Amino acid sequence: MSNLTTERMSADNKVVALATSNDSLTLRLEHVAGTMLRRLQTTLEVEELLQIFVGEARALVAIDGYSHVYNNRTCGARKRGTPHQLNYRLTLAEEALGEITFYRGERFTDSEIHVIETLLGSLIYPLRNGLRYQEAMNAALSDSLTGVANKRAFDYQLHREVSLATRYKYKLSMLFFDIDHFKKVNDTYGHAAGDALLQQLAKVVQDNCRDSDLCFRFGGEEFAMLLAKTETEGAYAIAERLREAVANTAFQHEGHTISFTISIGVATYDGEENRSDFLERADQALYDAKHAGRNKTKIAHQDQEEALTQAAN
Ligand SMILES: Nc1nc2c(ncn2[C@@H]2O[C@H](COP(=O)(O)OP(=O)(O)OP(=O)(O)O)[C@@H](O)[C@H]2O)c(=O)[nH]1
Repeated sequence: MSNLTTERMSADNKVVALATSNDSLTLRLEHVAGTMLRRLQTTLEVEELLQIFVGEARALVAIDGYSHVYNNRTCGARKRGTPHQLNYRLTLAEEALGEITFYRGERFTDSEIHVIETLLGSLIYPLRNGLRYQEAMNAALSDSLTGVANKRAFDYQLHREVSLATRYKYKLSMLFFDIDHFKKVNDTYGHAAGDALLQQLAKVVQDNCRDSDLCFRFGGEEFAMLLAKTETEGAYAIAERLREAVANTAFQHEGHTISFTISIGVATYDGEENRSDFLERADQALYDAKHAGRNKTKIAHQDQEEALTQAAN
């Protein structure tokens, strides 16, 4: 193991001294670095990697808190009463790996700084792999035009949210919505204007929702939102707020002011139905909203058969 650590780390200048020195701190450091490296190789999740790093490093250095910021995404948090910090901008062969900061109530000593810098040598490659994995997952699960999550992410999240709502017996609601007469926008102002309008809609949705409300572009001009722990009444209120916000948005594109509206279907999971029935009820409610004249919100029938019978009439 010490060979692996020495070999692995000798690529990093700071660690060469560690391998040649043999005082007791160095031996403990070598041991911790080895254990840490083994554990860091067990996951690609960035948050987990950082927790492993800090957890193992605490065997040698008291660390009260940490944060890692990469592409505006933050893991960890500063704790109250921790005025001292050690901050590193991490790079590997010119690849930026974010900024990591360690917080503490007391100042870090030189030997503690040496320990942390040495251990960072073990973190750097697993962190790079984790960040690449995270980027790949984000790309696979987000819609490239609007930046919101895509249909694949929706399928995954619906599965997860339905399981959680069933297990913890809380309400789960869904909004299913699309732009009214969107074809006319494309036909009148061109496809680029249509694309920009979709981006604008995604922005309005995000500006009008909580972070915990999950928004997805389902495909074309159809979007969905999953609202955990939200009853029908609450979901309806959110839908109405969103519908009004869109209707009040004057969208500018190449000298044109384009107003647009959306129609929304609301459904609340009944606790038993399968996912496709839940989705179909939200879709049916959207259809009802279109049928009622557009720029409307409609609530799905609780009973699937009743909804289908009414649709057939
Ligand atoms: N610009 C652009 N247009 C898209 C995209 N995806 C789908 N569309 C267009 O969206 C339009 C959808 O038209 P329809 O299904 O008739 O719906 P609509 O005109 O909104 O009518 P209603 O939904 O009934 O109000 C079509 O013209 C598609 O070409 C996209 O990514 N960008």
